[in-house]
Amino acid sequence: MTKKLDATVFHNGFLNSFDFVLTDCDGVLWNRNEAIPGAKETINALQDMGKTVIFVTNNSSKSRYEYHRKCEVLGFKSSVDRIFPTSYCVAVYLKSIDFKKKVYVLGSSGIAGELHSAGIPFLPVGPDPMPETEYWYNWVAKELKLDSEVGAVVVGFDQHVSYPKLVKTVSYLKDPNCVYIATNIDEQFQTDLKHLVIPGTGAFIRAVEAVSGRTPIVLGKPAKFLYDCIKYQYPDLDPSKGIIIGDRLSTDILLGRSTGLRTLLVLTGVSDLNEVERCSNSNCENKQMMVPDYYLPSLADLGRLMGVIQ
Ligand SMILES: O=C(O)[C@H](O)[C@H](O)COP(=O)(O)O
Ligand SMILES: [Mg+2]
Repeated sequence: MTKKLDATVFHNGFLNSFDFVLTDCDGVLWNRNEAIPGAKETINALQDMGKTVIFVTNNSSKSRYEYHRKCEVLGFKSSVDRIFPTSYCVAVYLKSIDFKKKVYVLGSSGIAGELHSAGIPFLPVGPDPMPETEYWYNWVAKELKLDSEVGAVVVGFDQHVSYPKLVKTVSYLKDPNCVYIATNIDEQFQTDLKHLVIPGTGAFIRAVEAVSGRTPIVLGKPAKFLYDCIKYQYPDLDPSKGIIIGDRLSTDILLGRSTGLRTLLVLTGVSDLNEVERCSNSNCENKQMMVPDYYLPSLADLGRLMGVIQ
């Protein structure tokens, strides 16, 4: 059963019960480029008291270095080796399978940056629009060339998704030996634009699957690969002394529960207490695994309990 992390729980040894924190980013630390009030004071205070704080995000739009810069700009103490975006996981995965060919990316520059850092060749990333004047068949038949050296397709969030890109993605995946990786399967982005629904990477994965019949190797939360990347770099981490702080039951909390971490849900992002109640009342085991140990309205409330925010 979820408990509010109140003063009684907090003063009953909460801070001493963990040595490290996996903190989610979108919806916990910031929303787009605005820090969530109180988040940086809390995260920095946890680090000042000796907790290992590791930043995890399903968002593949930036490389580790770019996220480190974002942390600096927004005032979060961090270091590159403590930041695990799914863009970085792509490079780690391809290295782990001794991948030697070229990558086609339906995704953004964050993935390209990490592939470049890892020395893995990839086709240019960026807009690839269908010319307005051409009938699609004529253009595809004449202009669309596949690169025979491509041996892997990576799908992440891509704000320039286009018909040519989808044709290339599913055409490369015709080869059953072509490795198919997804950074994450989050169907939509959470934004303050409540009148709009913003498709996320999961929308592209479903479209690709409908055509190619291929299901990807998913690296982001709730899949364990992102956690395995952290454990590989920090082998001494004991999950019984760790906590994950997240805003999404289906990714952050599910990963925490499946890896033995304690789980704290904050209500500044995707999930709310109604969703927690639905999961608590569900007979589905997977839904039960999305029920957090604790919840707070925001990370600032943890900072207030710690006495670092008034
Ligand atoms: O599709 C995405 O990029 C994700 O939905 C989104 O950005 C979540 O990021 P996280 O909450 O894991 O930081
Ligand atoms: Mg989030």
